[in-house]
Formats: sequence, C-alpha cells, structure tokens
Amino acid sequence: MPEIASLLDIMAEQSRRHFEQRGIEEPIVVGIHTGGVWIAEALRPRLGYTRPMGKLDISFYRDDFSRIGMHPQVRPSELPEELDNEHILLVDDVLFTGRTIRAALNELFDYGRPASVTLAVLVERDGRELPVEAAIVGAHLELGPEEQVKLRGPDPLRLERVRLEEPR
Ligand SMILES: O=P(O)(O)OC[C@H]1O[C@H](OP(=O)(O)OP(=O)(O)O)[C@H](O)[C@@H]1O
Repeated sequence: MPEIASLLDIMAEQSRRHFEQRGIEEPIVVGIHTGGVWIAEALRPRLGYTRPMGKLDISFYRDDFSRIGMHPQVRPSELPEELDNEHILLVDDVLFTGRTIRAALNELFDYGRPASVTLAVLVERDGRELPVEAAIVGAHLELGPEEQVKLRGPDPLRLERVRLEEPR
C-alpha cells in the first residue's frame, strides 16, 4: 500500500494547480467523516489554508441507510454558516461506487448553493456506479472485485487492503 504522506503531497500539488488555474485563492475544505476528515486535516496545512474547515456526516443521506442502519457513531455535520457562492474542496479517503459523494453533495446543497465543488480523494478504485469522478487523486488502486481498501487512523494514518463484507 502506498505511503500516505506521499499521496498527500500529490494531492496538495494537484489542488494548488487546480485552484490557481481557476483564480480561486482559498476554497472551503470539507471532509467526509471519518477518513475524509483526517485527510482534509492533513491536507490543509500543506496548502497553507486557514479558513475554518467543514465536516460532513452523510449517514442519513445514504441511499442504503435502511440496509446498513445507524452507524455506531453518527456525528453532526459542522459547516460554515454560509456556503452560497463559495468554492468547496470536498475531501474523502476512498472513491468506490460514488454513492458517498452523491450523498455528500445532497447534504451540502441543503446548506447552501456553492459556486463550485471540487472532489479530492486519497485513493480511487474501479467500481463506479454513479457518474462521479475526482479532480484530485492521490493514487489509483487496482483491486479485485472482492477487495476494498480502508483508511485506518488517525495516528498513524495507514491504508489497509480488506475483503468486501458483501457485494454492494
Ligand atoms: O464510493 P463509495 O462506494 O460510497 O465508497 C467510498 C466510501 O466508503 C468508505 O466508507 P465506509 O462506508 O466504508 O465507512 P467508513 O468511512 O466508516 O469506513 C470510504 O470512507 C468512503 O467514504
């Protein structure tokens, strides 16, 4: 599994270029609980960002909520009050089917209407079920259909290859 620090460096470089090209000084960084928040927290200092960060818990917004039930810990989302016309850097650890990001976008738009949302992920893998792609990607991993990758942490952050509990 790749080193987290080098993936974060790659993400920081891609983010810098992405926002510079668009003339955006500092987007609001929003991490998706739990792994996405860890990655967002590690990415912000690399970019020198100082605006308060947002945290999203999308448990209630998942389309398979009734199947997976309540997460052991549902944390409230914390977002800056005003998202209207803001540029958002949405951060997650793993991009797989795309359903988490669909849910995160729904929740974000319940808070306001951002000017743009850019998706950054530590790792992506094949298996998209929705038209969701990340602009900023630490690494693409080749995994078998019964494999998944999990971010463990927070101290230290590390990637682990695990077996999918059940096919999605
Ligand atoms: O693109 P998707 O198919 O939605 O998969 C990606 C999501 O899956 C993982 O979360 P998981 O549901 O395993 O919960 P966790 O964050 O508590 O590990 C990961 O942290 C992503 O948020």
